[in-house]
Amino acid sequence: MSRAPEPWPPVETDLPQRHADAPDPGTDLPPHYAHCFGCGDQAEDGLHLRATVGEGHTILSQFTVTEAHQGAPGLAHGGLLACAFDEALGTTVGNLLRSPAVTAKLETSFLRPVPVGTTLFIDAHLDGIAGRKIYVSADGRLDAPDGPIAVRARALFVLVDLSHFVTHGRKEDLVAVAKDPSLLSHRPFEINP
Ligand SMILES: CCCCCCCC(=O)SCCNC(=O)CCNC(=O)[C@H](O)C(C)(C)COP(=O)(O)OP(=O)(O)OC[C@H]1O[C@@H](n2cnc3c(N)ncnc32)[C@H](O)[C@@H]1OP(=O)(O)O
Repeated sequence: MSRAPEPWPPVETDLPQRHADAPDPGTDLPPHYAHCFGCGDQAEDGLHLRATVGEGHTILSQFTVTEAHQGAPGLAHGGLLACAFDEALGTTVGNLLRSPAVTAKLETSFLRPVPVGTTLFIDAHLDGIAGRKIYVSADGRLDAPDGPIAVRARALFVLVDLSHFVTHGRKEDLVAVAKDPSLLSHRPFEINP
Protein backbone atom coordinates (compact mmCIF):
# COMPACT_ATOMS: atom_id res chain seq x y z
CA MET A 1 0.00 0.00 0.00
CA SER A 2 1.44 3.37 -1.01
CA ARG A 3 2.21 5.96 1.65
CA ALA A 4 1.68 8.77 -0.85
CA PRO A 5 -1.37 10.70 0.37
CA GLU A 6 -4.31 10.90 -2.01
CA PRO A 7 -5.72 14.38 -2.70
CA TRP A 8 -7.76 15.72 0.20
CA PRO A 9 -10.59 16.53 0.08
CA PRO A 10 -11.08 14.00 -2.73
CA VAL A 11 -13.76 16.09 -4.46
CA GLU A 12 -14.24 19.79 -5.09
CA THR A 13 -15.50 21.45 -1.91
CA ASP A 14 -16.39 24.81 -0.45
CA LEU A 15 -14.99 26.08 2.83
CA PRO A 16 -17.67 25.31 5.44
CA GLN A 17 -19.24 28.32 7.16
CA ARG A 18 -19.04 28.28 10.95
CA HIS A 19 -22.60 28.29 12.25
CA ALA A 20 -23.62 31.65 13.75
CA ASP A 21 -24.26 29.88 17.09
CA ALA A 22 -21.05 27.86 17.05
CA PRO A 23 -19.25 28.16 20.40
CA ASP A 24 -16.52 30.78 20.57
CA PRO A 25 -12.81 29.96 20.40
CA GLY A 26 -11.56 29.00 23.86
CA THR A 27 -14.86 27.39 24.91
CA ASP A 28 -14.43 24.07 26.74
CA LEU A 29 -17.07 21.70 25.40
CA PRO A 30 -18.97 19.44 27.79
CA PRO A 31 -19.62 15.79 26.78
CA HIS A 32 -22.30 15.68 24.09
CA TYR A 33 -23.84 12.50 25.60
CA ALA A 34 -23.13 11.15 29.08
CA HIS A 35 -22.88 7.54 27.82
CA CYS A 36 -20.76 8.31 24.73
CA PHE A 37 -17.72 6.00 24.73
CA GLY A 38 -15.62 8.85 23.33
CA CYS A 39 -16.51 11.73 25.65
CA GLY A 40 -19.18 10.64 28.13
CA ASP A 41 -18.48 11.13 31.82
CA GLN A 42 -20.75 8.15 32.65
CA ALA A 43 -18.99 5.80 30.19
CA GLU A 44 -16.84 3.63 32.45
CA ASP A 45 -13.51 2.87 30.75
CA GLY A 46 -14.45 5.30 27.98
CA LEU A 47 -11.94 7.73 26.54
CA HIS A 48 -13.25 10.78 28.43
CA LEU A 49 -12.05 12.97 25.60
CA ARG A 50 -12.16 16.68 26.34
CA ALA A 51 -12.45 19.31 23.62
CA THR A 52 -11.86 23.06 23.36
CA VAL A 53 -12.91 25.20 20.43
CA GLY A 54 -9.97 26.56 18.47
CA GLU A 55 -9.64 29.43 16.04
CA GLY A 56 -11.27 29.28 12.62
CA HIS A 57 -12.37 25.79 11.70
CA THR A 58 -10.55 23.87 14.44
CA ILE A 59 -11.31 22.03 17.65
CA LEU A 60 -8.57 20.76 19.97
CA SER A 61 -9.25 17.55 21.88
CA GLN A 62 -7.21 15.49 24.28
CA PHE A 63 -7.38 12.21 26.15
CA THR A 64 -5.04 10.15 28.28
CA VAL A 65 -4.40 6.51 27.41
CA THR A 66 -5.15 4.24 30.38
CA GLU A 67 -4.56 0.55 31.13
CA ALA A 68 -8.10 -0.13 29.91
CA HIS A 69 -7.11 1.10 26.44
CA GLN A 70 -4.27 -1.38 25.76
CA GLY A 71 -3.80 -3.46 22.62
CA ALA A 72 -0.22 -4.72 23.09
CA PRO A 73 1.26 -4.59 26.63
CA GLY A 74 1.61 -0.96 27.62
CA LEU A 75 0.46 0.40 24.26
CA ALA A 76 -2.83 1.89 23.09
CA HIS A 77 -5.03 -0.26 20.85
CA GLY A 78 -5.11 1.13 17.29
CA GLY A 79 -8.88 0.75 16.96
CA LEU A 80 -9.34 2.67 20.17
CA LEU A 81 -7.14 5.47 18.83
CA ALA A 82 -9.34 5.50 15.71
CA CYS A 83 -12.31 5.89 18.05
CA ALA A 84 -10.69 8.93 19.64
CA PHE A 85 -10.28 10.51 16.23
CA ASP A 86 -13.87 9.67 15.25
CA GLU A 87 -14.98 11.50 18.39
CA ALA A 88 -12.67 14.48 17.89
CA LEU A 89 -13.65 14.84 14.23
CA GLY A 90 -17.37 14.38 14.97
CA THR A 91 -17.22 16.98 17.72
CA THR A 92 -15.63 19.38 15.27
CA VAL A 93 -18.37 18.86 12.68
CA GLY A 94 -21.19 18.90 15.25
CA ASN A 95 -20.10 22.00 17.13
CA LEU A 96 -18.86 24.19 14.29
CA LEU A 97 -21.71 23.40 11.88
CA ARG A 98 -24.36 22.65 14.52
CA SER A 99 -26.05 20.12 12.28
CA PRO A 100 -26.45 16.39 12.91
CA ALA A 101 -23.93 14.31 10.98
CA VAL A 102 -22.52 10.78 11.14
CA THR A 103 -19.20 9.26 10.17
CA ALA A 104 -19.38 7.59 6.75
CA LYS A 105 -15.65 6.93 6.28
CA LEU A 106 -12.67 7.20 8.62
CA GLU A 107 -9.02 6.69 7.62
CA THR A 108 -6.23 6.56 10.19
CA SER A 109 -2.45 6.51 9.77
CA PHE A 110 -0.49 5.27 12.77
CA LEU A 111 2.96 6.86 12.72
CA ARG A 112 4.27 6.16 16.24
CA PRO A 113 3.25 3.86 19.12
CA VAL A 114 1.14 5.53 21.82
CA PRO A 115 2.10 4.23 25.30
CA VAL A 116 -0.22 3.94 28.30
CA GLY A 117 -0.03 7.17 30.28
CA THR A 118 0.42 9.30 27.14
CA THR A 119 -1.89 12.24 26.59
CA LEU A 120 -2.82 12.56 22.95
CA PHE A 121 -3.50 16.11 21.69
CA ILE A 122 -5.80 15.98 18.66
CA ASP A 123 -6.03 19.03 16.44
CA ALA A 124 -9.05 18.64 14.14
CA HIS A 125 -9.92 20.86 11.19
CA LEU A 126 -12.96 21.23 8.94
CA ASP A 127 -11.55 20.97 5.43
CA GLY A 128 -14.49 21.25 3.06
CA ILE A 129 -18.16 20.72 2.34
CA ALA A 130 -19.81 19.35 -0.80
CA GLY A 131 -23.59 19.06 -0.45
CA ARG A 132 -24.21 16.76 2.55
CA LYS A 133 -20.57 15.60 2.62
CA ILE A 134 -18.23 17.14 5.18
CA TYR A 135 -14.49 16.48 4.98
CA VAL A 136 -12.48 16.81 8.17
CA SER A 137 -8.98 15.81 9.26
CA ALA A 138 -6.80 15.74 12.38
CA ASP A 139 -3.28 15.25 13.71
CA GLY A 140 -2.69 13.59 17.09
CA ARG A 141 0.47 14.59 18.96
CA LEU A 142 2.19 12.94 21.91
CA ASP A 143 2.04 14.67 25.29
CA ALA A 144 1.94 18.27 24.05
CA PRO A 145 0.06 20.36 21.47
CA ASP A 146 3.39 20.62 19.58
CA GLY A 147 4.63 17.08 20.36
CA PRO A 148 5.54 14.53 17.70
CA ILE A 149 2.65 13.38 15.50
CA ALA A 150 1.65 9.80 16.38
CA VAL A 151 -1.64 9.43 14.50
CA ARG A 152 -3.25 11.21 11.57
CA ALA A 153 -6.85 10.80 10.48
CA ARG A 154 -9.25 12.08 7.90
CA ALA A 155 -12.92 11.41 7.55
CA LEU A 156 -16.08 11.94 5.61
CA PHE A 157 -19.13 12.87 7.66
CA VAL A 158 -22.59 12.97 6.08
CA LEU A 159 -25.25 15.40 7.27
CA VAL A 160 -28.40 13.56 8.32
CA ASP A 161 -31.90 14.39 9.55
CA LEU A 162 -32.74 13.90 13.19
CA SER A 163 -34.89 10.99 12.04
CA HIS A 164 -31.61 9.04 11.56
CA PHE A 165 -31.18 8.84 15.34
CA VAL A 166 -34.86 8.39 16.19
CA THR A 167 -35.30 5.64 13.59
CA HIS A 168 -32.12 3.70 14.36
CA GLY A 169 -31.46 4.38 18.06
CA ARG A 170 -32.47 1.81 20.70
CA LYS A 171 -35.83 2.89 22.07
CA GLU A 172 -34.98 2.65 25.78
CA ASP A 173 -31.97 4.90 25.33
CA LEU A 174 -34.01 7.49 23.42
CA VAL A 175 -36.67 7.37 26.15
CA ALA A 176 -33.98 7.76 28.84
CA VAL A 177 -32.66 10.86 27.09
CA ALA A 178 -36.16 12.30 26.72
CA LYS A 179 -36.75 11.74 30.47
CA ASP A 180 -33.38 13.16 31.49
CA PRO A 181 -32.21 15.73 28.92
CA SER A 182 -29.10 16.39 31.02
CA LEU A 183 -27.70 13.16 29.52
CA LEU A 184 -27.27 15.26 26.39
CA SER A 185 -25.40 18.01 28.18
CA HIS A 186 -24.25 19.61 24.97
CA ARG A 187 -26.46 19.12 21.96
CA PRO A 188 -26.46 20.79 18.60
CA PHE A 189 -30.03 19.55 18.08
CA GLU A 190 -33.04 18.27 20.01
CA ILE A 191 -34.29 14.68 20.17
CA ASN A 192 -37.97 14.07 20.94
CA PRO A 193 -38.76 10.39 20.35
C1 LIG B 1 -21.04 15.77 18.48
C2 LIG B 1 -21.12 14.34 18.00
C3 LIG B 1 -19.79 13.53 18.03
C4 LIG B 1 -20.02 12.13 17.55
C5 LIG B 1 -18.75 11.40 17.16
C6 LIG B 1 -19.01 9.98 16.68
C7 LIG B 1 -19.59 9.94 15.26
C8 LIG B 1 -19.98 8.53 14.90
O1 LIG B 1 -19.30 7.60 15.20
S1 LIG B 1 -21.46 8.29 14.02
C9 LIG B 1 -21.64 6.48 14.07
C10 LIG B 1 -20.95 5.75 12.94
N1 LIG B 1 -21.55 6.03 11.67
C11 LIG B 1 -22.74 5.48 11.29
O2 LIG B 1 -23.38 4.74 12.00
C12 LIG B 1 -23.25 5.85 9.92
C13 LIG B 1 -23.86 4.63 9.22
N2 LIG B 1 -24.12 4.93 7.80
C14 LIG B 1 -25.29 5.51 7.43
O3 LIG B 1 -26.21 5.70 8.22
C15 LIG B 1 -25.45 5.89 5.98
O4 LIG B 1 -24.61 5.10 5.17
C16 LIG B 1 -25.11 7.41 5.73
C17 LIG B 1 -26.07 8.30 6.55
C18 LIG B 1 -23.65 7.73 6.12
C19 LIG B 1 -25.24 7.76 4.24
O5 LIG B 1 -26.50 7.28 3.80
P1 LIG B 1 -27.55 8.21 3.02
O6 LIG B 1 -28.07 9.25 3.94
O7 LIG B 1 -28.52 7.30 2.35
O8 LIG B 1 -26.69 9.00 1.97
P2 LIG B 1 -25.93 8.48 0.65
O9 LIG B 1 -26.67 9.05 -0.53
O10 LIG B 1 -25.66 7.02 0.67
O11 LIG B 1 -24.53 9.24 0.83
C20 LIG B 1 -24.45 10.67 0.77
C21 LIG B 1 -23.17 10.98 0.01
O12 LIG B 1 -22.07 10.48 0.79
C22 LIG B 1 -21.31 9.52 0.02
N3 LIG B 1 -20.90 8.44 0.89
C23 LIG B 1 -21.65 7.80 1.82
N4 LIG B 1 -20.92 6.84 2.43
C24 LIG B 1 -19.68 6.89 1.88
C25 LIG B 1 -18.48 6.15 2.09
N5 LIG B 1 -18.37 5.19 3.01
N6 LIG B 1 -17.40 6.46 1.34
C26 LIG B 1 -17.46 7.46 0.41
N7 LIG B 1 -18.59 8.21 0.16
C27 LIG B 1 -19.67 7.91 0.89
C28 LIG B 1 -22.27 9.03 -1.06
O13 LIG B 1 -21.57 8.56 -2.20
C29 LIG B 1 -23.09 10.30 -1.36
O14 LIG B 1 -22.32 11.13 -2.19
P3 LIG B 1 -23.04 12.09 -3.31
O15 LIG B 1 -23.89 13.06 -2.54
O16 LIG B 1 -21.90 12.73 -4.04
O17 LIG B 1 -23.84 11.15 -4.14
